[in-house]
Amino acid sequence: APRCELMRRYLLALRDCSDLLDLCPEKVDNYEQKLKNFYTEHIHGDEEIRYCLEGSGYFDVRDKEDRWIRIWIKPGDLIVLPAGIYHRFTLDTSNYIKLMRLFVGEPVWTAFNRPQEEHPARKQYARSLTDKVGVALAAH
Ligand SMILES: CSCCC(=O)C(=O)O
Ligand SMILES: [Fe+2]
Ligand code: NI
Repeated sequence: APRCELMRRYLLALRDCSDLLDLCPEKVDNYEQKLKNFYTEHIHGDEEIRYCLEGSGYFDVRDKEDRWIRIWIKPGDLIVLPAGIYHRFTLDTSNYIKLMRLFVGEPVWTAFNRPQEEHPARKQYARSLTDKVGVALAAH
């Protein structure tokens, strides 16, 4: 379909600022440990952007009241996690996912496990949650 062709071309053009995670035991070193790390609540200093190519899985993100929101990711879904948002990832019963990671420049996505209230990205994100009215006004 034309939509798939367009996406295929976009992804090709993005290959210099992306990498692939084929999340299966045969292709990933320290598979079990990686899964544990993915499911440990953390933040990053930069946005985490993922595009699902195959399989499926869950991203959990915290809402304003610190409750989990579960997002089911399937092929064709793009997710953008803002810098400083607490999140985690787990596979679903399909037990497989292939994700493209998109970034600008060098991919340095160190995970900082919770609590991380003094991290600059966390402070800025927390501020963005309380400053929504100010942001909306500033945009006008
Ligand atoms: C396997 S999807 C990514 C999980 C995650 O939050 C991360 O790698 O930082
Ligand atoms: Fe992450
Ligand atoms: Ni198609």
